[in-house]
Amino acid sequence: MIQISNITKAFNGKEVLKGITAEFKKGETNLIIGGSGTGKSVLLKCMIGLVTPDKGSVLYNDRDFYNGDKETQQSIRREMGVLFQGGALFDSKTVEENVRFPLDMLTDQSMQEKQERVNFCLQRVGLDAAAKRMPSEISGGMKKRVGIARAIVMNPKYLFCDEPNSGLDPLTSVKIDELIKEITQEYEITTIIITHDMNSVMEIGQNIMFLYQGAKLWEGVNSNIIKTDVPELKEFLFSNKLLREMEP
Ligand SMILES: Nc1ncnc2c1ncn2[C@@H]1O[C@H](COP(=O)(O)OP(=O)(O)OP(=O)(O)O)[C@@H](O)[C@H]1O
Repeated sequence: MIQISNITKAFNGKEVLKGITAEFKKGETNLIIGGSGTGKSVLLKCMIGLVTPDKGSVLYNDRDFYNGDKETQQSIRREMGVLFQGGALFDSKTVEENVRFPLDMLTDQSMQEKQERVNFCLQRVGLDAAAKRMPSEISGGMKKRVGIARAIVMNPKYLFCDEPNSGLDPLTSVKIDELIKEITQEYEITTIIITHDMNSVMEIGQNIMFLYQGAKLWEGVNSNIIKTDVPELKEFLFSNKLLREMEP
């Protein structure tokens, strides 16, 4: 479980996160949703240590990420997997070399151990046949799968996904969502997903946080979201035509 408390961040005197408190549960797909520029990415960066919050705390299974010792922070970092927007693959490396990269950088495993783990992860995302291909030779959906395989190769306890569906067609998006949800449940990972995608909200929104201008205005499960009374959330949801037709 990850608990964040009173996370506050300003850039050049402008507050972009206004004291966010929330809990993200183990084995669940936790979604952060909201319009453009509402602070979703900054919040995610505060959680993984790419941006330091001005105030507040981030606890990983009760271990304080910012106010603990260096070793604690280091070991929490090793338990994180990150799926970056667009996959962020190395173009000059094959699919399997991309997936092996964290093992090469962060472990002293033998080549055989690394290869076994890479094969397992590629198989898990349905890409074992593409191991020797270059990123330029595979589709956008396959690149996301490679990104997922790389994000789980170190067996993470915490998985962060920044817009995993961006640039994908609706059918491929659903498959990627399902894969992330399956992996989350199978390996009991605490997964945080930033998304704009209303399909994802309805399909895999087990615990959803809605951000608006740097503040948390709503949280709950997908089955309750369309019953919301929060005007800003209603506006966000029902700008989607399909959901507008479902509006109670
Ligand atoms: N390094 C930075 N320096 C200054 N301002 C920043 C920085 N990073 C983000 N911001 C500002 O913080 C606000 C929130 O940005 P953020 O990227 O978190 O939005 P978002 O909700 O993820 O939007 P989108 O959905 O468009 O990616 C924006 O006004 C943005 O310009």
